[in-house]
Amino acid sequence: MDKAFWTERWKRREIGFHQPHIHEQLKRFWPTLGLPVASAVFVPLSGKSCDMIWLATQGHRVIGVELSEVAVQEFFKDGGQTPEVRSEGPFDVFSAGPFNLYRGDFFETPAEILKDIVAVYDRAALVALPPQLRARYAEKLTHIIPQKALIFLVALDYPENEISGPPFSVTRSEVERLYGDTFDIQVLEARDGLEASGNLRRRGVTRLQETAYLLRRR
Ligand SMILES: C[S@@+](CC[C@H](N)C(=O)[O-])C[C@H]1O[C@@H](n2cnc3c(N)ncnc32)[C@H](O)[C@@H]1O
Repeated sequence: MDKAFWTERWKRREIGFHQPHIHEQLKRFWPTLGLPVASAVFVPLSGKSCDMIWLATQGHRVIGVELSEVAVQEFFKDGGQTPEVRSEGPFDVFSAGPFNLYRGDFFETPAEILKDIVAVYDRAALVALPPQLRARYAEKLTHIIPQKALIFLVALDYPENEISGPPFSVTRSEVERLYGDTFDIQVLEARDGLEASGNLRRRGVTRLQETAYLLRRR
């Protein structure tokens, strides 16, 4: 699964992962985290997620990293904003209001741009990556975020043989393997996600668990 896979999907509008509404577990659990108002949040593999808008309405500055320029352009267009664009290392940075979206490869993200973040919001980022990249992703994320930053992770778990990802099935034991050495892992909620996911149901998935995790560095 290379970069062209994703840029082509955006060009062909094969973006079944994009949700037009705010993720329900985000809305319910985020306010319980007690994060400072006006703090910054990191959204890796952000797509054009509406959840970034919700995070901004909670008072956060939002830093996203996304490979596809189509996704980044559409995020601002959909929100009626015209971003300023500048070049920063390997990234083009699109900025407007509370949003700074870095168009480029997550694996090149410098820790410097994340030094003020208090939390990471990962929905459909870890699960978008195949197994060998997931390990690289978790290692990179662990290294570039500040010590104090929490990770709010939403992962999907389904019978692996039913479809080939993305999204990939990521079990609780994998989350523990990837992050357990560094973070305390709390399951906020594990719920049946099949009803809400018409896309995966149509693709043949018969059981789907959607789990919201909170990771705090020890
Ligand atoms: C499944 S989508 C999820 C998008 C978003 N988190 C959401 O909830 O709608 C995964 C996104 O990751 C982006 N992506 C994949 N590999 C990437 C990489 N190495 N660096 C930055 N973005 C990447 C894709 O272009 C795609 O928009």
